Amino acid sequence: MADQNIVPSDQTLPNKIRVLPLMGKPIFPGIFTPLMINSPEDLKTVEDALQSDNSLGLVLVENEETENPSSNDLFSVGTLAKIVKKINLPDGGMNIFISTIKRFKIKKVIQSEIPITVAVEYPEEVLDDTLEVKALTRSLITEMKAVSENNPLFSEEMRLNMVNIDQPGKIADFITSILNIDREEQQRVLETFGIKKRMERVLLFIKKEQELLKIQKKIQNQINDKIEKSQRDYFLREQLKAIKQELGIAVDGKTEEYNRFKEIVDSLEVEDDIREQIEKELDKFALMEPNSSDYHVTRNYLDTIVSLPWNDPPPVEIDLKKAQRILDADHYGLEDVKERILEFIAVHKMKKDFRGSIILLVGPPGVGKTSIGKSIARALGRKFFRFSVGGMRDEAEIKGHRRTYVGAMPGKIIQGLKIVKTKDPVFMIDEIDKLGASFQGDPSSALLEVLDSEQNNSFRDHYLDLPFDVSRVLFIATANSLDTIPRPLMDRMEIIRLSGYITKEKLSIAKKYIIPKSLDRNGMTKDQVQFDYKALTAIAEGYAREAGMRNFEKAVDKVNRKIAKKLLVEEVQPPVTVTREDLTTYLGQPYFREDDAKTIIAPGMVTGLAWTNFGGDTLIIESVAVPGKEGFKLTGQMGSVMQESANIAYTYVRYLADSLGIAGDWFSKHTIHIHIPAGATPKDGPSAGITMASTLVSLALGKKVSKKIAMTGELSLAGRVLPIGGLKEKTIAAKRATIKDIIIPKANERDLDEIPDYVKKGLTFHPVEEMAEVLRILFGELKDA
Ligand SMILES: Nc1ncnc2c1ncn2[C@@H]1O[C@H](COP(=O)(O)OP(=O)(O)OP(=O)(O)O)[C@@H](O)[C@H]1O
Repeated sequence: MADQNIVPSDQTLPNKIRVLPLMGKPIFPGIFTPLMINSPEDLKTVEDALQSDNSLGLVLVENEETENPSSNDLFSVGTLAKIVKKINLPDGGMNIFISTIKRFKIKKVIQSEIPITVAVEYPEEVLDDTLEVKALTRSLITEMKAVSENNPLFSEEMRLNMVNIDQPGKIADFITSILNIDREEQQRVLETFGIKKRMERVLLFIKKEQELLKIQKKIQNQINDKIEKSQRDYFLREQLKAIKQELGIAVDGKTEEYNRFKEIVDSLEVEDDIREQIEKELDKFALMEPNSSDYHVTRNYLDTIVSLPWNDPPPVEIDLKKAQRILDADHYGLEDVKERILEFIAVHKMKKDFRGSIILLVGPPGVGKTSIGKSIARALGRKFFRFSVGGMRDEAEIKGHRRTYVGAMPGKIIQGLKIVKTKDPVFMIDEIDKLGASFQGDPSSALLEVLDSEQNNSFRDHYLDLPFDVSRVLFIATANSLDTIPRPLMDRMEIIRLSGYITKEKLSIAKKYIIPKSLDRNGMTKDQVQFDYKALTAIAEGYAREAGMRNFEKAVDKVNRKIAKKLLVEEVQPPVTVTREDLTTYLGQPYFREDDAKTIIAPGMVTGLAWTNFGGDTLIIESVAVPGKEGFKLTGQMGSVMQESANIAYTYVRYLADSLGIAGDWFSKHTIHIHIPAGATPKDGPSAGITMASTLVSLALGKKVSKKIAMTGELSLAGRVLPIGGLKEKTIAAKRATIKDIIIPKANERDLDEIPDYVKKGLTFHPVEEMAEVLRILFGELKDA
């Protein structure tokens, strides 16, 4: 408590005082405050002061972090304080109450040891422009009031205090001491003896504080808004839930999902044990936590179950006439194929279902297998789904993964049914001849299970783990060749062959189907682009000389793309007519040239007919004799069967050399080299037998064989000509290569009936039983062959 006696008047201000260094912030004059004294140095200083006149000089240490500050570490202005009361604390420290009186300036350090003693002076505080100071006082008070009203940290007492202070300088000091300002800034205020200047400085601080408060308030409001909104949403959602519950409408996501599943499951026409299992899963789902990992597994499983077409579809009446119309409209030619398909449909219309029937379409790429499949679906009014099993090595791709696997999925069959959403779609299984097998199981046995009519009414996918009836699905498989299709699979299928097209057919298909489709794909019409007949022929012969339509289609697409650009960029006036001469500009140089490969230039060159996965083809077998040791070698990637036929041909010709008019020692003096061009493609089979024998005779006799003759037939050691396969494909290839005469085994004569007349037109077939007949056709009457 301030004792009137100890508060000295101005006259008694000491010139020499003990300094108590302050670490935190400066203490301004006119304040009554407690101070904790702990350090031994400060204790000594205070004790010393109490021994004399109770005065202390409170001076701020320049650097807050200084330990044991000395006289050099102090600011030069401090505050004179009188100790009013002292309380000793049990821990050895003390609490003193001080009353601060006036700011002083250090003149000189008298003693730098503890207690630090300095000589001081008390500069006059100049109160210059009284009117301005009055105005400043007023605005200080109003501004500060505004600040304090917005800041709960300023107590009522502080506010009262401020109003009660009468001296302007003191108001500034008081405000500085309560505002949240840096210690250096506060010290600057303490060091400002000019009152007006001090007030201006403080006014600036208040303004800053106001800014700070404004921002603080804004942030506060934003946070409040957010909290309010989320709280509001929460309450509304809870209310909505309650209202829905009250009205019996679905509640949360899970219940909603559960209800949906339940409703569909209830409507399924399934057997009791299947229903029981599905309901078990549903019950499990109902008890699950939406956050648990199992929740999604079960949810996806149930979703698959309810998306599957369990119920039997209504029977569809098959209209054969309509089916025929659709097949005819979608495809040019292929009469035999369409006929077979219509027969197939007719039989099943009689039987009233398609159980146990699988069609296998075999043929080279691009002959229309896929589009026939789509057309069948259209003709039967069924959905179409296609997947490829080419390169498939894992059984799970057909039968699914068990649900215990992470990311388990049903197999292709169930996936397909989920997509088409009907139990009786047409499923096309592409590339069945390229099925693989691996340690992950054999997909072909899984396929067998799907296709087997004895067991596919309860097909069990691993993922589904329930029997599902797939017997109403009409399966159509496609393959390029039959060789690699597993026998048990093939036995279950009805094989329909598509053999490839001759140029004339290609042109019709192009005009009627390929070009309109391509124009449509490229956003043009037939009024803008026209292909002339010669151009189409040139595409077929120079750029797309294969059995199917793939390359033809690509070539037409390429031309159309270029024309689209021409119409837009070069602003050419439509219609653009594509002529034969334009083709090199659009497509580059042709891949095939008339006469380049197919020309017979020397004896020893004979045209044979081959049949590969890519359809039929013509092959010129060449042979050359070099003087040297007796024997022969073979090149051109021949398989073992073909090598054997070369051996038979050699032995045959050698054995009969004499009777063929070949000089007796010709074979012993020559090494013969037989080559089949397109050396990169592996070839095999016995059907080149008669061609190889012919090439040897042509070589030995030095007689050329006409390039218009081609042949196919297996040769036996005794000179018999044995039947071969793929006559239709080979004939089509011969026709494409403008061959005129074809030598075929007599036993294949009946296959000619299968070949359409327009293909056979212009071709002469020479059915033969003996090699001697072949040689007679090629070289006329030889000695006595
Ligand atoms: N006879 C045809 N009539 C009409 N268009 C045909 C005919 N043959 C083939 N095409 C057309 O040729 C293109 C290639 O046919 P598609 O894709 O059906 O061949 P694919 O035999 O299935 O070949 P891949 O074995 O390579 O799948 C398609 O645009 C198809 O419409």
